Amino acid sequence: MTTDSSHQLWIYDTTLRDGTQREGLSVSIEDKLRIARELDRLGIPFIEGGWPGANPKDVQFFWQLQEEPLTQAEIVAFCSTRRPHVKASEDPMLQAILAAGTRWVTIFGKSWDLHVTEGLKTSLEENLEMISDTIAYLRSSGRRVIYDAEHWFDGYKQNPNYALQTLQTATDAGAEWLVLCDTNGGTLPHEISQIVGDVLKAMPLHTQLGIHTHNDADTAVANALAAVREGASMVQGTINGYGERCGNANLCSLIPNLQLKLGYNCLPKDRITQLTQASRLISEVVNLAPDEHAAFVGRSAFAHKGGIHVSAVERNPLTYEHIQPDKVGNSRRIVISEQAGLSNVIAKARTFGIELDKQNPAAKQILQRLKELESQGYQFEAAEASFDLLMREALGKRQQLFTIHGFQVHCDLVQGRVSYCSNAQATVKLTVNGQNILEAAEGNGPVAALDAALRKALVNFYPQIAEFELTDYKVRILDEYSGTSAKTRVLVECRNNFQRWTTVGVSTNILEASYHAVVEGLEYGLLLHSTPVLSN
Ligand SMILES: CC(=O)SCCNC(=O)CCNC(=O)[C@H](O)C(C)(C)COP(=O)(O)OP(=O)(O)OC[C@H]1O[C@@H](n2cnc3c(N)ncnc32)[C@H](O)[C@@H]1OP(=O)(O)O
Ligand SMILES: CC(=O)C(=O)O
Repeated sequence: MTTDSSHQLWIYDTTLRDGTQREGLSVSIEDKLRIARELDRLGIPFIEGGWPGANPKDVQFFWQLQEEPLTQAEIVAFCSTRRPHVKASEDPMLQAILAAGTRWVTIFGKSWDLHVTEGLKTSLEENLEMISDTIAYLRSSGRRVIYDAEHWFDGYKQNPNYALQTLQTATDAGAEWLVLCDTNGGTLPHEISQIVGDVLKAMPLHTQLGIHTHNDADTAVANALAAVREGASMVQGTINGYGERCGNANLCSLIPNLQLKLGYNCLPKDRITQLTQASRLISEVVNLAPDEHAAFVGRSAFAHKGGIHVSAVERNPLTYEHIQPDKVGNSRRIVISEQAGLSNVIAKARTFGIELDKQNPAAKQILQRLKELESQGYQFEAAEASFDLLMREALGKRQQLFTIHGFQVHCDLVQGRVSYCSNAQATVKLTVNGQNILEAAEGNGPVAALDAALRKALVNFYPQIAEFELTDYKVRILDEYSGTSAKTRVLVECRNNFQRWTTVGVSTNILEASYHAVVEGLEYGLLLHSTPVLSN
């Protein structure tokens, strides 16, 4: 691995170590391996895999990677310096890090005198010995060492001479990178710039600095950028900014800022376009909902809602987009809502395969209907299938697949041994292909019973309905001060083997709102079968 190009930056991912220190995030060995392989595929050069010796999972993770190594990334094992007054060769943690079998190791040590005397309860001299012995021992065992200077910025502010001594000690012992950590995450960008500049002046020429920032002041990305601008050449962070407390610097923001805006080489050119996919896959693996509004990779990062914005973006995307979304593998979306203008309607219609222009009276009619319904409580931005049906209706293209004449729902609350359990029956009356049908079904609640009765009535005519599944049901009270007569909005998400779609219903009667959303959900699924259309 060469490190001589002036525009080369080394991205160091710590999702599998610092990322897993986030409250609520827990991963299995299989999850860790999957994430490591995804980061490797993305072209990340250094992947910190964990702290072998701290827990059996991390020990096993490194063993498994020895069996099936990554393709291009260096997998790095992490550990602290030796404990005070113990020989490095006799510290079990250092034995564990050697057993991990990686070429590179990262050792964190104390830079802040307060941490030495209060945290480690040892002397400033012994801390220097701990740093020196640990790194020298690992070097003599054939490892290349990255030194993470924990609490660097706070330490430097309190006692710059001692903090610099710790760095010099690490360099003298053989560390190849000195990573300045803003462990408490409270430093601001101008302080980072100044202190990184000071360090570069104080340390020998060719010292390689890295930066590791936390987001407690919401400046982790800005801080890392400031350090790079001063001369740091390694950037540590995590995918989606996962990490202890408020998180670490988010690599999904840092990488595009560094590569697309500042011109550094971080990832191979063809890989940065896979950033959005990597972000979403990793959020799926760690079982945390993706942040839809995340910069660069969020679903809304290039979503345009205001009519003025959409009108301009349609003419030239530069008007409201800071980069082209496909550069990071994301895509532009047009959102439909009461804030829309004709441009939103026309752009959205195009995604459904419908060509309209501003002169078409149907476009104006659709916009007017949209605004009317939104003022009654409908919300189409999350229910694009209902909006597609609304457009088809206005254009006289909504096929009448069935006609519902009415429905009845009956609920029983049966007292069991410890609690009540509910059982519901629904009856529906409808006409399909000229035939009148009366059908009934049961469910564990009124909406499930209604959905079952409708499917039972329709399945002989439309067998594909058996593949549809109701996957989500969301209820929102719109005017909570009206108590039990409040208006309710129901969103229903359905899916088949290929697609998901969402529909909406609004009423003061929750059953009626659910009925409208469920019926449109079934209708839209049938339309998807007959016409290939796009939906949310
Ligand atoms: C800034 C960072 O994010 S650093 C990484 C933090 N990550 C973690 O802590 C997750 C993994 N940690 C663990 O599994 C455990 O804390 C272990 C296995 C490391 C240690 O567990 P224990 O031996 O039970 O110690 P405990 O967690 O209570 O305390 C930490 C010990 O490490 C010592 N320590 C802290 N930093 C260092 C350091 N840089 N070098 C050497 N020792 C250190 C503390 O002084 C304390 O020592 P003590 O046991 O003599 O009081
Ligand atoms: C090493 C590390 O994770 C920190 O100082 O924040």
